[in-house]
Amino acid sequence: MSLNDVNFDIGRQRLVSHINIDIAVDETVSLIGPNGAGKSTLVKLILGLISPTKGQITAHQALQLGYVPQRFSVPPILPLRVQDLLAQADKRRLNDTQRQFIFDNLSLTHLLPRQMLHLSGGETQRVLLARALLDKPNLLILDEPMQGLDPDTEVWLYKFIDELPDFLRCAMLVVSHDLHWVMKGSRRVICLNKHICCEGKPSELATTAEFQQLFGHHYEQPYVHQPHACEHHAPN
Ligand SMILES: Nc1ncnc2c1ncn2[C@@H]1O[C@H](COP(=O)(O)OP(=O)(O)OP(=O)(O)O)[C@@H](O)[C@H]1O
Repeated sequence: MSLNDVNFDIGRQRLVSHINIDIAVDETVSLIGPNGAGKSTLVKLILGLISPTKGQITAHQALQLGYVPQRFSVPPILPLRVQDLLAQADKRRLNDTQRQFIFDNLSLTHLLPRQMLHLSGGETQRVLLARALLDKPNLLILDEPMQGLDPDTEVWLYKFIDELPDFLRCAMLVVSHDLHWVMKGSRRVICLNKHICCEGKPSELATTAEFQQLFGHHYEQPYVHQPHACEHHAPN
């Protein structure tokens, strides 16, 4: 999946500008940025829900996207059981043993007859993750996967994602406000503030002026100033 000099405008407002991203097979990339930085806009562009105003997004022909959204709301008048949602996955992509692995590891069996509307936040996250994995994606997009989870469930989910078995291994784009995990648990971080203001390995990123300016007061690292060749594009 490659984004090549992508802009997205609504009217005269530029939501994201000059975005260049390549995500390699098997690579996990974290996307961070302040509120309103354009993270969800970027996810919508990658999912093909909106089209770039300028630039190109190219994907491998066999790209299968999986998406775990930040929010999932079911209208109270629409009955939707967990098993109904999971039945929408393409059954041909995994065999029975592989599907069972997902059901067992995400503790889903007892949830199958339950209404989505009645699930807790943690249960909903597990079901949505299962829904995405059952399609055996080769790019999995997780939008704030830890939102609303208690610390134990968070640790468990990070571990599960980190240790996916070979048959589920895929590239991942993780949108997160959890700086602690991003800087500890990911190998490549992209920092978005309408444009990509810095990116790289966490250890490199933490010393850039842009990262310090946006997140320095939340993330304690010895500060070493490094001039950064980042061109700030004013939205126009
Ligand atoms: N359909 C729209 N029309 C007008 N403005 C929009 C639209 N969608 C998003 N925006 C604006 O674009 C900016 C980027 O929004 P986006 O949701 O992509 O940010 P974000 O980084 O995901 O934010 P957050 O961390 O708060 O979820 C925001 O200022 C938002 O108000």
